[in-house]
Amino acid sequence: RQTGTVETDAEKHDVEYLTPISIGTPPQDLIVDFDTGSSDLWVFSTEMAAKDIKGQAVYDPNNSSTSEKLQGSTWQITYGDGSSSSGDVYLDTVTIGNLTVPNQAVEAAKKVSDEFTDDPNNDGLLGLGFSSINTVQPTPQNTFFDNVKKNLDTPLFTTDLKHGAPGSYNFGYIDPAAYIGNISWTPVDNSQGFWGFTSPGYAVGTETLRNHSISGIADTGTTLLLLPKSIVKAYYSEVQGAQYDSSQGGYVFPCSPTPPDFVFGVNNGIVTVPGDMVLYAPIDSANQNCFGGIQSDTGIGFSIFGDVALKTSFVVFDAGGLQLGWAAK
Ligand SMILES: O[C@H]1CN[C@@H](c2nc(-c3ccc(C(F)(F)F)cc3)no2)C1
Repeated sequence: RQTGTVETDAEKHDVEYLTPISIGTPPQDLIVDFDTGSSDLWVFSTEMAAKDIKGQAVYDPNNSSTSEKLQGSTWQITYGDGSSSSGDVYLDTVTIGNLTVPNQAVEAAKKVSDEFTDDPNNDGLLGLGFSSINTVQPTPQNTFFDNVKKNLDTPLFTTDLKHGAPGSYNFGYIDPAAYIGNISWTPVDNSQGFWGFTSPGYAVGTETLRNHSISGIADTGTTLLLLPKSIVKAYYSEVQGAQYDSSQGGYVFPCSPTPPDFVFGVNNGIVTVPGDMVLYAPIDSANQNCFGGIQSDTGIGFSIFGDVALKTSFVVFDAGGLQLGWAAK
């Protein structure tokens, strides 16, 4: 039985967290976006048109003695922001930290949308969602976590994302030094392939928790905290000068004073998103106005507890108990 840990580094404004992996023999090193909201491991590859590669590292299956083409298999994925990619599939050895999966489905991109081409530091995505939503056809493939979990001391992984600093993904163990206080556990609904859960309520600033069921997913691949419109309006009604700016596509407000904290419930515990985390990023060079880290989930069908929520906590993604654990740190 094994455990593993790998460091993940925040991009500018914590827009995404990039983590090193190795593929093939000899190992080819790429840096990818670990995404608990999807379940495909896909990478930039030598099968892409050169014009679509701008600085990314690519996987070359022909340069790996352990690669084996999964004949007839293809994949195509579209993300929440409308970005997309597609290609074909190889089985090859994938290593994350000290954990190795010998026959991992590695989805080689043939096409990627401009958003990926224009993101030079991101060589692909590694899905940590449930394998039921893997897009490979005709036979969906397992995620790295699903393949490695039988070798782990316990079938779970944890996230410790940080604000503007390296964080970590751990596999197979809960590091007691990584959090403070108790872990609040809540059951996971994986019926849509996500790490879904329902928060019992929320509070703005120091007020008491309001009962309001919020069903959403824990999604490391989404930058912000996307909540029901009514809650977002209630929050920004307590932020001086806040307004919905359609040109920015969300709520903006003066970068000072620091806005109130946002608190959401997890079972009988709470998670506090500090006001300075809601100050997501300045929208002007004078840093006068800021784009909010809390925005509306309208149109998605559920809320998304993205990095703005996750980086406040140490979070346990427990596939054994089918539960999420949230702790302060
Ligand atoms: O689909 C949901 C699953 N989790 C969310 C997610 N979104 C991305 C993403 C990463 C990078 C890019 C790009 F580089 F800018 F293209 C775009 C989207 N990764 O996870 C949304």
